Amino acid sequence: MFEVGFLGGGNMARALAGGLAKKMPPEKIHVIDRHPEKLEKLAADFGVTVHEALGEWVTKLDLIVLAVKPQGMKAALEPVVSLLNPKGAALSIAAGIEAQVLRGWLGGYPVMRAMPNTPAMVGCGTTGFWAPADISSDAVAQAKTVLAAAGDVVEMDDEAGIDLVGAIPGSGPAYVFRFMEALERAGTRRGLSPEAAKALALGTVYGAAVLARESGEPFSRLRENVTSKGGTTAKALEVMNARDIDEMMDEAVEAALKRTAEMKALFR
Ligand SMILES: NC(=O)C1=CN([C@@H]2O[C@H](COP(=O)(O)OP(=O)(O)OC[C@H]3O[C@@H](n4cnc5c(N)ncnc54)[C@H](OP(=O)(O)O)[C@@H]3O)[C@@H](O)[C@H]2O)C=CC1
Ligand SMILES: O=C(O)[C@@H]1CCC=N1
Repeated sequence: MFEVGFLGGGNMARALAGGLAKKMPPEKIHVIDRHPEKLEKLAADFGVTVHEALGEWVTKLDLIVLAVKPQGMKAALEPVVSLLNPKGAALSIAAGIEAQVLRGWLGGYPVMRAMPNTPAMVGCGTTGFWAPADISSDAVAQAKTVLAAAGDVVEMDDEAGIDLVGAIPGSGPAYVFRFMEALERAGTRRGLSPEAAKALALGTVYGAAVLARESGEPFSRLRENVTSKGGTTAKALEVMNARDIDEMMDEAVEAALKRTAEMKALFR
């Protein structure tokens, strides 16, 4: 079994390490972070090995997962370079930093990229994964094991696919939560208690998602199943269509992609 280390022990590392700890011996999962309280919780919850400082343990890692925020990545990698296992590889989950740039910061070390999302925290992640052609098959298999422990993994043909995954399932949970907030507000405005409004909004999205997954039907068919001719749903959908919800989502995804391009240019 391989040894994997997470550089950064924040939200996403916690999600991935927590899922992985159910699939492999947790002591083979290492996490470093500068917040001892996060490390203590990771060790207590999952039994993973935690570190407050870099050291010889890094030299034994087969896979190092780069899980710090993009703006702190370069500084975080500098002290790591001299400790890297020459037989290993890196997997970056950072948005907006290209593999080639990371490879340069890591002194030529092989780098794969992935874009997970926060539902990974409950094992329901949707993650995009891409590996350059010169990565070993062992490294690819290890990276996929790490990612699959937190949900579905979709392999991308090229690195640009990772940007699209970032703008759809990566940021997407925030789009859905924003929709839920709006639905909740529509309830409280009409006199529902906050608890009832929250329960109704949550139940709507949860039930719709489970129905969509289990039925496998096209979303359009599922929408039609709800929409009785001359009924209430049709009137509500008229409002959403008049505001051009397709155009709104398209612009939202485009804005996320534009920001990704700006970030990439910043780090190049
Ligand atoms: N959140 C999301 O939905 C998604 C995030 N991502 C990507 O995942 C990465 C991590 O995101 P997330 O988990 O949300 O971030 P967090 O800020 O929650 O986690 C990063 C952790 O690493 C610590 N850290 C930073 N630099 C160092 C260092 N040099 N040594 C030790 N610890 C360090 C941070 O401390 P401090 O806070 O003090 O900096 C923090 O505790 C990002 O690159 C992001 O782009 C990808 C997909 C989805
Ligand atoms: O907002 C961000 O930049 C990160 C990447 C995808 C989700 N969160």
